[in-house]
Amino acid sequence: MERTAVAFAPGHISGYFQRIDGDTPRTTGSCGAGLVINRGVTATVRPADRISVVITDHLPTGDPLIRYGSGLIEELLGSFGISAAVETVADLPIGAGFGMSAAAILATLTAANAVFDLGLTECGIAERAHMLEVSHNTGLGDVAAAAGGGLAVRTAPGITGVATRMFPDADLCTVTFGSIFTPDIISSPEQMRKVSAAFPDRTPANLTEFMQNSREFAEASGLIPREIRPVLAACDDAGIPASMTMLGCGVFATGRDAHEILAGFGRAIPLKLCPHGPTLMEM
Ligand SMILES: Nc1ncnc2c1ncn2[C@@H]1O[C@H](COP(=O)(O)OP(=O)(O)OP(=O)(O)O)[C@@H](O)[C@H]1O
Ligand SMILES: CC(C)(CO)[C@@H](O)C(=O)[O-]
Repeated sequence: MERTAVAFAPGHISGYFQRIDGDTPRTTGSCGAGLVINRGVTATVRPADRISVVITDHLPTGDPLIRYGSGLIEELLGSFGISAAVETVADLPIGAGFGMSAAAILATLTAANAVFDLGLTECGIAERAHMLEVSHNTGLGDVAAAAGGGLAVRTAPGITGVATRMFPDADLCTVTFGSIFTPDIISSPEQMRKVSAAFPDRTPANLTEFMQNSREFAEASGLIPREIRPVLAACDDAGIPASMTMLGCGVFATGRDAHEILAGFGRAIPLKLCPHGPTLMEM
């Protein structure tokens, strides 16, 4: 019987980051911290005569959008010499700071590993995903964070750079107005100089300190789009910890009252921390 596998990988909202260039994509990445979230990418992989990728993306309104083809996924499969039909569903808008590219690679390779008996460990899957992200400039630290769960604090680049993971039972929420083209930002020396100068010198001991670090970083980095200023101001007025989804035109916030405030600006999406990394799903 033809084998099919389905895997889920969580998304990641980066609160703050600093690019760290190593000698190779394996040793290049970022320090920083972010939230591994319970919405991500589900990938279905089955053997096929030729590689195909069909993506169900979602607009900020929540409306589905079908996309065909993914250079990242096609290169991933080609690097293993495998031919598969891949269908992915991104729970959140692609390109909007939710780590959908990292989740797509992790979910697809986790499923492909099962279908084609690639013999990869979880660490091996994460390492290949990280190197692909970095080489395509679609991310720096998302794979390292999403390979596990929780509030992930990264103190070194690469998939071994996560120093701590915290798992508070927190109510999270986000609203997004759309994408920011990540490659333009993280491949710009000028932007990365500003990002490095804004990087906080405190390692967060809890969610509150993470949110404070994130907002101070966002303000100092110059990355905040004017479209989200009213949202941040409303959260500030309501005493709701909030910051910019890095790198997307959106806001993430914490606390029971966050949803009501964000819903005043668009489709507010409730989130929780995801307690795990990529997982194979029962068929
Ligand atoms: N669900 C998916 N299925 C297949 N490919 C995807 C998926 N999501 C993203 N990608 C690939 O990643 C690329 C977009 O990467 P990008 O980094 O802009 O998105 P993101 O990871 O959602 O945003 P961010 O890095 O700011 O969090 C797409 O061009 C596509 O090749
Ligand atoms: C660069 C980045 C913000 C893109 O999502 C993320 O990969 C990170 O935190 O390194």
